[in-house]
Amino acid sequence: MLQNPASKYQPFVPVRLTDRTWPDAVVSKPPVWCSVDLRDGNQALIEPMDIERKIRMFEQLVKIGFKEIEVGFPSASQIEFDFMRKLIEEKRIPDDVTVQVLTQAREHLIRRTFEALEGVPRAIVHLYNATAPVMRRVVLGMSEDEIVELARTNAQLFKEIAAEHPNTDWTFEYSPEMYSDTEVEFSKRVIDAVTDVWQPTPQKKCIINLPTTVEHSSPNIFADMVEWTHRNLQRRDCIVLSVHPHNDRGTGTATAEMALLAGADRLEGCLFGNGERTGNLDIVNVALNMYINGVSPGLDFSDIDGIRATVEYCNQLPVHPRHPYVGELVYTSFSGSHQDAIKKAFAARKDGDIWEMPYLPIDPKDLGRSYEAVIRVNSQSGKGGISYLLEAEYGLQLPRRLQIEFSQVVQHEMDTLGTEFTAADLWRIFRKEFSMDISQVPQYRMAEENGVVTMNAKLNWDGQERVLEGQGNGAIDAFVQALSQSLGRSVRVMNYAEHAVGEGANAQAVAYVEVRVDDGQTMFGVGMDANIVSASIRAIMSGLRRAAARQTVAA
Ligand SMILES: CC(=O)SCCNC(=O)CCNC(=O)[C@H](O)C(C)(C)COP(=O)(O)OP(=O)(O)OC[C@H]1O[C@@H](n2cnc3c(N)ncnc32)[C@H](O)[C@@H]1OP(=O)(O)O
Ligand SMILES: CC(C)C(=O)C(=O)O
Ligand SMILES: [Mg+2]
Repeated sequence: MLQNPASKYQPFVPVRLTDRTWPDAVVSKPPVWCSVDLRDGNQALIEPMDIERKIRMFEQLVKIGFKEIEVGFPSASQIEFDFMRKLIEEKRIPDDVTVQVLTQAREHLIRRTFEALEGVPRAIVHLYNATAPVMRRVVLGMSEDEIVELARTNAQLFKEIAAEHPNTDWTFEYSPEMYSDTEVEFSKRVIDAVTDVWQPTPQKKCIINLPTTVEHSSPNIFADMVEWTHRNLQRRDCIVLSVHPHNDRGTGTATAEMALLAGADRLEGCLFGNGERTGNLDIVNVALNMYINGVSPGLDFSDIDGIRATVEYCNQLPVHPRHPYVGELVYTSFSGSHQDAIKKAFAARKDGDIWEMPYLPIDPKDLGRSYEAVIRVNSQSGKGGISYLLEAEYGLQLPRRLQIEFSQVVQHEMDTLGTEFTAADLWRIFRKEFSMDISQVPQYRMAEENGVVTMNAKLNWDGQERVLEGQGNGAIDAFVQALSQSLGRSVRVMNYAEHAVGEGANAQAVAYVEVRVDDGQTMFGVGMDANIVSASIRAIMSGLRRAAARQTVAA
C-alpha cells in the first residue's frame, strides 16, 4: 500500500487568473436552460427509457418551460433514432422549443444523425470530441494538431449536410469533451478552429459548450477557466457560451453558478441531477437558488412533487429524501428549537411580507408543497412543534402553560414508543389526556337574576349520580361553586381561555381552564362543544378528572 495514497493524485490548474472579475459579478437574469435528461441522463440509467417514458419526460420538460431539450443521440441505437422521428412525424415539438441531438465527430454517425432530423423545423446539432491530454494520448491516440483537424473536418461536414436541408433552422453546438481537464489554450485553439468553419454571426450564433465531463477541481478553478475562455475566444459575440457540469466532487451546482458569474450564458443539466456517475448539474437546484435570490428562473417548479414522480418513473431511480428543494424531508423540522422558531415566524408573518423564515429558505407553497410536513414530532421535538401541529391540523391554540404541560405528556409517550408522532397521533393523545371522548356533557340549567347566576346540574362522579346547585357571577363560577359543595372540596378556576374552531354551522368552541383542587397542583382541562358554556363545563370536568387521576382528589 502507498504510504500516502493522495500522492497518486495531483491538482490540475490550467489557468490562474490574477485579474479575475467573476467573484464580484452578480447574476441578475436566468441563463438559457438546456435539459439533457433525455441524453446524458438517459445514457446513465440502469435501464434507459423506452419510448413511452421518453415521451413522458419530453412532455414534462416542455411543461416546466425548457426551450432547448437534448432529446438523444440518434446514431446510438434504433430506439434513439425512432424517438427523434416520432417527435418530428407526430409534430410533438412545440413552436417555441428547439430539440438538440448529440453526435461524436465521426462521419457515419453524423450522417445518421442528420438523417434522424429530416424534416425538423429547427434543431441544435451537437458535435463533440475529447480534448484533454489523457484522452488525446490514451483513447484517441492523436496529437494536438490531429484533434484540431478532427474537430475542423467534422464541423465542416455539419455545415455541408445542413446546407442540403435549408428548410430546417440549424444551430450548431460544439463541446470540447473534458474541457475541465484540458489546457485552456488548447481548448481555445480547437474551438476557434470550429467557429472558423461555422462562421457564426451575432444574429446566427453557435453554441460552445464547456463541460466538466469529470469534475476534478473546485468550482473557483473552473470559473477562472471559463472567464479566461470567455475573454479569449475569437468571435465571442457570435457564440452562446454554455457549460455542462457534472458532479463528481459534489460541487456541480457551485460550478454552474460560478461559471455564470464568469461569463457563461447557458447551462446544460438534468432534473434533480440525474446523469453519468454522480450525475449532471441539478438544474432544479440552480433555478431555485436563483428564485430565492429574487431572480425568476423562467422555469415552472410549482408542482415539484408531480415533477419528481415523473422523473422517478422515467429514470426508474428514486430521488433522495434530503435532495435540495424536492426531497421528502427538506421542509421538515424535527428539532425543538427549529420548530419553535418556525412557529413564531409563521405567527409573525403577514400576507405580502418578504419571506424571512428561519430554517426554511423557500416557501414550500411556491413548489406546491404544504406546511403540513414542515414540522414533525419525535423525541428531538419540543412544545413548539407539538402545538404547531395541533394548531395547523386541528385549529387548537393552546395557552403557553398548557403547551408545556401537554409536551410532558407527549414526551412520556415518546420515551415509551420512541417513534415519530404525526398530527393525528398527537390529537389522539390529546383527546385521551383531556378526556375529550367522554361524550356526555353534564346536564345543567342556568338562571340569572340581578347578576347572579344559579346553576343546577346532574353528573356522574366517582360512580354516583350527583345533583348539584351553585351560584356565582357567571356560568363557570356557578358550576365551580356547585361542584365544590357537592364534592366537599375547594375547586378553583385559576385561568380560562377560549376560542372558536372551524366556521359556520360546524364551528365549535374550545375552552381551556386551569383548575386547582384543594391546594393541589393546578391542572389544565380542555372541553369542546358547539355551545360555549357546555365547552367550559366539559373543560372543568376534564381538569377535575386529570386531578383525580393524579390523586389530588380522592378517586
Ligand atoms: C461525455 C459524454 O457523455 S459523451 C456521450 C457518450 N454517450 C454515449 O456514448 C452513448 C451512445 N454511444 C453509443 O451508442 C456508441 O458509443 C456509438 C454508437 C456512438 C459508437 O459505438 P462504437 O463505434 O461501437 O464504439 P465506441 O463508442 O466504443 O467508439 C469508440 C471509437 O470512437 C472514437 N471516439 C470516441 N469518441 C469520439 C468522438 N467524440 N469523436 C471521434 N471519435 C470518437 C474512439 O477513439 C474509438 O475509436 P477506435 O475504435 O478507433 O478505437
Ligand atoms: C458530450 C458532452 C457535452 C458531455 O456530456 C460531457 O462532456 O459530459
Ligand atoms: Mg455529460
